[in-house]
Amino acid sequence: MAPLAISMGEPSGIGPDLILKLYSQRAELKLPPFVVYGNAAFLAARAVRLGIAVTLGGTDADFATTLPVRDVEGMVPDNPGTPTPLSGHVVMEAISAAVADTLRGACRGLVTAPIHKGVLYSAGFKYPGHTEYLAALCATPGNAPRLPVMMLAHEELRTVPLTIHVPLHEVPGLVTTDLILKTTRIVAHDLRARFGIAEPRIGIAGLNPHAGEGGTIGRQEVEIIAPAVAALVHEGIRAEGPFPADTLFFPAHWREYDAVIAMYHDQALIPIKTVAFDEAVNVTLGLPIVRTSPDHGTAFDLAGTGKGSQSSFLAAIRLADRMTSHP
Ligand SMILES: NC(=O)C1=CN([C@@H]2O[C@H](COP(=O)(O)OP(=O)(O)OC[C@H]3O[C@@H](n4cnc5c(N)ncnc54)[C@H](O)[C@@H]3O)[C@@H](O)[C@H]2O)C=CC1
Ligand SMILES: NCC(=O)COP(=O)(O)O
Repeated sequence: MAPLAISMGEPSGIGPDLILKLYSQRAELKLPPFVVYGNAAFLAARAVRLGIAVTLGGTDADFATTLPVRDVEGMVPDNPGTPTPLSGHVVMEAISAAVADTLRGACRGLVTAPIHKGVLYSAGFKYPGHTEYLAALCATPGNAPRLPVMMLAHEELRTVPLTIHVPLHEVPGLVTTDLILKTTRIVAHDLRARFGIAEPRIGIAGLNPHAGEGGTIGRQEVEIIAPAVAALVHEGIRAEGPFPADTLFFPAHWREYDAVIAMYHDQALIPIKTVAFDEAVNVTLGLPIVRTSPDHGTAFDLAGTGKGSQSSFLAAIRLADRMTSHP
């Protein structure tokens, strides 16, 4: 079986530390083979800083003894907690090369280490985050990218933000019946195809307090979300809602669903991080490749110290492994 690809992420962040730490425990954790896409000289320097003895560079078949690295050339200083846009080119190229190799089957799925969006924007990154960048990289020539869907997944709860990295004041204008239909179809399809859930149930949150209180505290529920839910049900998708987000996000209610669609980023991510910050995984649905990522960011305060928790990164590797082991 092909290895997993892991992109290095922001070099001044915690991602490289966790990759190296996890590799050093590959035998006891029974990790599937992976290849790191990033700058080899930088990874060697970070390993020395962390006191991790690792030989870099072998082929995929050498995973038991050496950490395979697809080297992306460029200047990448080992400065934990102090990012520079100068590394941006390597960060973006690492993701791009990993996607290309996954699309052509040389790797079977992609796990991304966290990027720092602000730093990458100053380096010329044109996308809100990985999610949209991956969709663009996966697009076939001459065609628009497919709609990528972000899911935060844990065995207790799966949440999907309908809108992702946009200013809050833009959210109401982006919540459309069409976007809810497209997003929910992708969620239902991928829950079946990638998570093996035969008849997924999907709960949909409202946008306004109390889901608009019958149209008196906002009209989106009546005019946009409820018609979308009715159309989804008509198509045979087991969608329900819109529900007030505050009452959808308590365990007895969310456990009725295999995934919950929220209207905006924090509505989806606050509950999942409250319940499972250490173990939740960010999964991109709707792409021709499997992509997972830890739910946390670059954690500059912990980078280079070896103190960060590896749990979410490990969960991301395990989920990518499971999702790509399906027949
Ligand atoms: N998949 C990705 O590429 C993601 C990237 N980010 C980016 O990360 C950057 C920093 O974001 P923040 O909001 O500061 O979130 P953060 O997750 O980097 O840090 C928030 C808090 O959680 C702690 N933390 C994070 N990871 C941890 C770990 N593995 N073990 C122990 N503690 C941990 C940090 O020390 C900090 O106190 C931003 O640019 C954001 O866009 C955020 C989430 C995901
Ligand atoms: N808050 C989630 C996050 O920032 C991850 O975004 P992406 O880089 O996976 O698109």
